[in-house]
Amino acid sequence: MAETILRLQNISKYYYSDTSVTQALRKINLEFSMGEFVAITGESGGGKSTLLNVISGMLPFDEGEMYFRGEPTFQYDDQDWEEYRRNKIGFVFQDYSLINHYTALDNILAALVIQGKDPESSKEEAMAYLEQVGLTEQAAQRASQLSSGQKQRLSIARALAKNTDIIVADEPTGNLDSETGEQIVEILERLSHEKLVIMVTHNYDQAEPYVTRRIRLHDGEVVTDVPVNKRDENVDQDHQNPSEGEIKSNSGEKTKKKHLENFFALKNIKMQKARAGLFFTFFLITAVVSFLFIGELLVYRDDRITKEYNSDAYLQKNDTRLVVRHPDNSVLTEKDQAAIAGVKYVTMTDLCDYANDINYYIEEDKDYEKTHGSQDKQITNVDNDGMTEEEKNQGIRLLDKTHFMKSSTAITKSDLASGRLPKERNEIVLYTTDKKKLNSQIRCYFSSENLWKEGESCFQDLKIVGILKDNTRQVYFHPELCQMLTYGMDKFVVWGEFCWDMRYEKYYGTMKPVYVVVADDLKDNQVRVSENYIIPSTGYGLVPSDLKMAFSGQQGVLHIEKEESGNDTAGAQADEIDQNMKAAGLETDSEETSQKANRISIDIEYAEDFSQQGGDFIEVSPEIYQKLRDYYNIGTTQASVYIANYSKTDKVLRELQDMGYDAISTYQVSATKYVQEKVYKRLEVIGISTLILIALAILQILIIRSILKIKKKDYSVLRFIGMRRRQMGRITYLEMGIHCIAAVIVTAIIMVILQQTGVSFIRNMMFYYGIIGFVLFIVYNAVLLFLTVFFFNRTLRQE
Ligand SMILES: Nc1ncnc2c1ncn2[C@@H]1O[C@H](COP(=O)(O)OP(=O)(O)OP(=O)(O)O)[C@@H](O)[C@H]1O
Repeated sequence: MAETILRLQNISKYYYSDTSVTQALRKINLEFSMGEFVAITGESGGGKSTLLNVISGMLPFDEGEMYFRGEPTFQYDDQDWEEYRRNKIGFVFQDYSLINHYTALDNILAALVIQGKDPESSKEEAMAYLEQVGLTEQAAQRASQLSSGQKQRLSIARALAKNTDIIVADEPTGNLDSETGEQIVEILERLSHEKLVIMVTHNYDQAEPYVTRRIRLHDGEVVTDVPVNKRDENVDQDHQNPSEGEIKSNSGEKTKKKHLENFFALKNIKMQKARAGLFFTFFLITAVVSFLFIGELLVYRDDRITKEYNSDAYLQKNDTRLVVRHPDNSVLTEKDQAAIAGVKYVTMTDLCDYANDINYYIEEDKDYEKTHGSQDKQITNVDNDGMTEEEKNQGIRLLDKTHFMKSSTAITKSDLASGRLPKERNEIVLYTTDKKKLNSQIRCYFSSENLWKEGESCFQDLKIVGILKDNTRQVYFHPELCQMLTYGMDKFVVWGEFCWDMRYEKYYGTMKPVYVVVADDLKDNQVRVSENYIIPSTGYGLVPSDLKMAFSGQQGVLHIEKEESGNDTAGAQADEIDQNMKAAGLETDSEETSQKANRISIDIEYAEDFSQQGGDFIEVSPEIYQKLRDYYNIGTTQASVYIANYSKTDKVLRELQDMGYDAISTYQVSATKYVQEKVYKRLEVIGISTLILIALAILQILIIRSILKIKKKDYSVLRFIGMRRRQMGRITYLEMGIHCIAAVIVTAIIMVILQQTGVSFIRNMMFYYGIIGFVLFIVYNAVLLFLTVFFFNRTLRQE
C-alpha cells in the first residue's frame, strides 16, 4: 500500500463578500497517496478549483485540518506555505502560465534555478525534462512561439523540474483539441506512477482510461470518490520526496541566491530587449535631467551671482583671475611663475598684473574709430604752428571694450605659429591670417578706467614680431610696455611742476598721477605734454587761461616720487585707487606707516610740439625713461593668475597661500554688494531646479512603476513555480539597478565628452561637480531606483 501523502479532514472553505458568504467546500474528507492519478470532476461552481487551490496551498481553508505526510498544517505561517508551494507542489494550468519571452529551456531552467541550482550546470537536467514531454527540438524556441499542446507539455515539464511529489493540474486540457488533450493526459498518467497527480477536468471521458480515481464534487461536497483503473502499484519509494532534503540544504546559500537573481535579471534584460530599452531610456532621461539640474544647483550654490561687480579696483570682470604676490612685495621671478603655473587648475600666469586691467584697441573700425573734429573740449587758443588740422582735431572713439592687456610672460614660444616672442618694449605678438603683417607696424590704443581718468587713452606704435597659433583676439605685449603703462600704479607717481601759480610765481604739480610713456623721437631731457591737458584747480586761483601755451619750449623739473611716499601727496584719483587696493587687500602701506616723499628730480625740457596722448600721459625721451627705470630698479611684483573655473577659486587660493604667496580673487574682492534682483533670481533658479528634481522623482516612480506592472504576470508565474516574494523583489532591484547604473554611467560619459568637446555651459557646470556633485548625482538616482522598486514591490505584496 502506497504512503498517504495528503489527508484532508473536515475541510471547509468560505468566500466572504460585502453582501454574502459562499461556502465553496463543505467538510471535505479525503486522503491521497503516491502513485495515484486523481480526476476531480463536477458541475461548474461545485468547488473543484477551490479544492485544488486548498490542496496546493494557494488558498487558506477556514475549518478542518490538512495533513501533509502525517504532519498537521495548522501551525504553518506564510513562509511555511510559500515553502510548501515551492517544494511540494508542481502546477499545471489551463492557461499554461509560462514566461512567454523565455525559451522552452529557460522556462525549465527557471524552475531549477528557483530550487537553488546553478543555471549553467543544470542545462542537461532541463533538457532531460523536455525530452520526457517530447520537446527536445523546441528547447531554443520562445514559449510564445509554441503550439497550445507544446505549451501545456512545457508546463508539465516545468512541474516535473520542480521535482515535487504532488502535481496539481487545473483543467490542463481545457484549451486543447481532443487529440492533444489526450497526449497531455497520457503524460500525466505516466508521471503519476511515481507521484501523486490531481487533475481538475470537465472532460472526464477523455481522462477516464488513464485516471486511477474519480472524485466528484457537488455544491462543495464530495458526492463520489471511486477507484477507476486498478494499477499494479509499485511506487518508486526512493524517489519519494527527494526534493525536500535537497531544497532545504540549498536554501540560505548566498551563492545560489546570487545565481537566481542574476539568472532572472539578466534573462529579462536579454530576452525582452524592447522592454529593457524602455526601462533604460527612462532611467537615462532621469539621469541626464538630474545631472543638469543638480549641476544648476551646484552652480547657484555660490552666491556670487547675486552680487554687483565694482570695477574700481579691477576693471576686468573676469571671475577666473587671481592676483598673486609675495607678502613682502618682492619681485616675482621665473621660478615663482613656474611654481604658480604648476598649481592645479591654474591655466595662465601673467607676471604683469596691473596691465590686465588696461583695454587695448588694435584694429581701426573694429576696436576703435578715429574721429575728426568731434572732441568735446576743443582748445582754440593754442599755438597751432607745425600741426595739421587733422592732428589738432584727431580723437579716438572706442568701440569694443572687451580686450585686456596680457604680457608675453603668459605665453611661450610654443604658442606661436611663426616669428618670436617680443624682446623689446615696442614689440607684440598677435593672431592674424595675413602673413604679411609679420614685422609690420601697428598703432595700439590703451585705456583703463580704473587706472587712468575715464575716457583717457594713449597709444604706442608697435611692431608685430610673432603670430599666434590660436585664433584669438588676444594680443601679447612685452612686459616692459605693460609695466610702463602701469608704473604710476605699481612704482611711482610723476607730476610735472608745469602749472604756473601767479600768486606764488611758482609751478605746481597736478596732484595726481601722470603716466610716463616713451616717445622714441624725443632726445636727452625732452618731455612732451598733451595740448588738451586739463589743469586741475590748485586752489590758488589765478590760473591763466592760456597756461598750456606757456609750457611750450620752457624748462621744467620733473618730480618723481617713490611708491612708499604715502597718500598725502597723491591726488584724488590716486587716493581712490589706493583705497581700492586696500579693499582688495593688497596695500601694505597704511597711513600710519607712510613715509615722507622720496623724490628725485630730473631736469626736463618741453618739446616744441604737443603730445597726442591723453592728458594723463606725459611722453618722455628714452633717456629719461631709462633714468627712471634705473632709479626704481623695476621688477614685477604682482602677477595675474588665471584658473580654469571660478568654482576652483578657493582651492587655488588655499594652495597658493600654503606655498607662501598672498593671493586674492579679483572677482571676490570686486563683487561684494548684494543686488536684490539677483538674489531673487538665484532663489528662483534654486527653487525651480529643486522642484524639477522632485517632480522628476515622482514622475520616474510613477512611470517606471506602471511599466513594471507589465511584469506582474511573469511574477505570478514565477510564484507558482516556487519563487519567494523576497526573491522577486531582489530580482527587480537587480534588473532595475543594472538599467540605472548603465544610465548613470552613460550620462557621466556623455557629460565628460560634451565637456571635452567644448559645450561651454556643460564645461562650466562640470567644474562645479567635483566629487560632491557626482556623489549627489549617484545618490539621487540610487534613491529614486530604490523608491521605484520599493513601491512596486509593495504593490506586488499587497496583491
Ligand atoms: N474568489 C471568490 N469569491 C467569491 N466566491 C467564489 C470565489 N471563487 C469561487 N467562488 C465561489 O465558490 C464556489 C466554488 O467555486 P469554484 O471555482 O471552486 O468552482 P469550480 O467547480 O471550480 O467551478 P468551474 O468548473 O466553473 O471552474 C462557486 O459558487 C463560486 O461562485
